[in-house]
Amino acid sequence: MSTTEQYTGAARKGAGSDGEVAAFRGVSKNFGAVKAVNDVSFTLRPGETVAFLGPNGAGKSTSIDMLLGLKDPSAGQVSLFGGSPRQAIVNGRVGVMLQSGGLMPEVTIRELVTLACQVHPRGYNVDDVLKKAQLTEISDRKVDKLSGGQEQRVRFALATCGDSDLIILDEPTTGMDVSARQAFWNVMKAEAAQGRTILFATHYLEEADSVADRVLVIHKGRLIADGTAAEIKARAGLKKVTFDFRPEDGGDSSLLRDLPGVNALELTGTTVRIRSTDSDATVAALYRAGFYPRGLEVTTVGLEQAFITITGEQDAADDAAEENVR
Ligand SMILES: Nc1ncnc2c1ncn2[C@@H]1O[C@H](COP(=O)(O)OP(=O)(O)OP(=O)(O)O)[C@@H](O)[C@H]1O
Repeated sequence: MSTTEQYTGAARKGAGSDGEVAAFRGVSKNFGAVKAVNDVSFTLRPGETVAFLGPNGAGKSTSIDMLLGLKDPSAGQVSLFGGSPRQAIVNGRVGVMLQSGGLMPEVTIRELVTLACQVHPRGYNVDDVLKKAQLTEISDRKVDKLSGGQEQRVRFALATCGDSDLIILDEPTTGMDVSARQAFWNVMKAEAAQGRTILFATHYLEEADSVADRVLVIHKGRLIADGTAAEIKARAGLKKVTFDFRPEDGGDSSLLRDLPGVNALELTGTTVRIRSTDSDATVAALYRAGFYPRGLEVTTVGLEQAFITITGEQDAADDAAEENVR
């Protein structure tokens, strides 16, 4: 068996200690009075694609830095493959794409990627890596003369230059155009299909919804949700009730806002869109109030709305707790 074969597919799945790729156990990180990460625990398992979501300043980059051994936790333990993050990185088990920071200036893309492939203990062929990141045609350009999206593709190439078991991506598609973004996720899906674990931080919730099989939500340093996108949407407890309203069918539109469960209402032309915390009660009350809702649809809200709801709920709970202390 070649070195590459040893680490691909099913063989990779047994890779970590106890099948554990990464673990945060009661991890906190303080910067003076700022609790950037506050008592966070989670485990990443082999083959998972995990989205790491949170508003600006939530603690995503700080958590990723600790996962990579770039920052030490103030409390708790971080482990990769049952050992220290630094050891996992030295062993080439982690591919990384960070938001910013040093792309070596004065070298060409090809020279930089070649170096990365040589340094990685299980580095790939340079031309394959360049092709995968759509960099072949511009590989002779200097890395300090690139557009933002091109720079991101170079970082992507560096993260996938060898056969790593875990790929960590901090806001990987920021600045990429639609086709680069699509190509990026196609490659990532192929990487995941080979049993690799992928953790990515993003503000693009539709990407998280379509790519991730698990979503972690961090807010003000605390992990406030951990589940599939469907579970997180269900947890937000909101449904979208949409129908066509025609006054001649019956019902008085001024009554809509007062129906049970209605959290938000939008009436555009003849289309009514309701966000409801109890769609069954809303729909039953619609009929009772004499409406004849044509083309009635009840659907789950998107991940974006669910994210806004659960982070908003957390803010409200924090405000209430603060009020009680006063
Ligand atoms: N070196 C530092 N010194 C002081 N405070 C810091 C430092 N690094 C981060 N912070 C603070 O810690 C908190 C978490 O920051 P972090 O960069 O981890 O958030 P993030 O979720 O990655 O945000 P974004 O989505 O904006 O990139 C913020 O309040 C930030 O200001």
